[in-house]
Amino acid sequence: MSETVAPDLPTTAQPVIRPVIRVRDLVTRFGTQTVHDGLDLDVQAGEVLGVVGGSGSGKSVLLKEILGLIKPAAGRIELLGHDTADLSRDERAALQARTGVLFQNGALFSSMTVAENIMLPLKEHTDLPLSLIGEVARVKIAIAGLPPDAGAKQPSQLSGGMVKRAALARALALDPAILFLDEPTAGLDPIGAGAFDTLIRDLQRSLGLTVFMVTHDLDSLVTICDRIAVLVDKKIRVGTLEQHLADPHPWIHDYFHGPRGRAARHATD
Ligand SMILES: Nc1ncnc2c1ncn2[C@@H]1O[C@H](COP(=O)(O)OP(=O)(O)OP(=O)(O)O)[C@@H](O)[C@H]1O
Repeated sequence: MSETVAPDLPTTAQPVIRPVIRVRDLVTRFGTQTVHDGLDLDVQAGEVLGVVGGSGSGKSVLLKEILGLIKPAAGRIELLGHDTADLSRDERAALQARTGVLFQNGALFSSMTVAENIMLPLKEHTDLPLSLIGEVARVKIAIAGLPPDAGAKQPSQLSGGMVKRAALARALALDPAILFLDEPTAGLDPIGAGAFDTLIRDLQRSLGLTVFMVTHDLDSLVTICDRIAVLVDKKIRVGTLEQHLADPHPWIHDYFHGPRGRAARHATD
């Protein structure tokens, strides 16, 4: 029996794929200073988005607003389909558990061991028995590329690169859907930064993460980002590296065509 396709039959509606982060008409003000003015952004599930812009252009503030840590003056931010302005305490906590954050300085608790730092979000957000929480921490330490004995150490006993990995392990503790990184390779030497980039890319692929990464590191942008969001003129322009290379906006042109931009592109040729 041959199968026929009936083009006149009503077709099942295509599922609408909503972005995991959706920002509309965002306005951010501190006193008389306007940082964002009518900013729009969509981040799709499973992509690595690099966020760049001049110093003070509002990259970190945008990240904090998406996480609900700073309230914008106007506009709408949806995170994983939820309007972040409109959440109960429980909904906010549930959403928090689906996002992992790696702040610039690592932000580990210095009085706790690495393992205790990683166990903290698991204790706060799950009812897992302590033995299992310890086991999860051990797994996260391993996937962040740290040796098993790192778990028993205090953050002060680790190198800068290891602190970043420990903070990454903590950010991944609850198996988040979205990983937010604020300048993850800042302060690392080029080899350490390259290794960290590779780790992020590998984890993103194997865990199916969406990654929102604020960075100044052109190598990271070129090697691991699917798209790049540039904060200019209080708004965002999103595109691929090729699209930004063709953008005549002066800041974007200077950034991607400057010596560091050229070096980063050639390094990956
Ligand atoms: N809590 C705050 N109160 C007042 N002003 C703030 C606050 N947080 C940030 N700002 C201001 O908002 C602007 C954007 O800050 P933000 O930290 O987002 O910049 P950035 O793009 O991340 O810069 P950099 O690349 O230098 O880290 C800056 O002018 C900063 O001084």
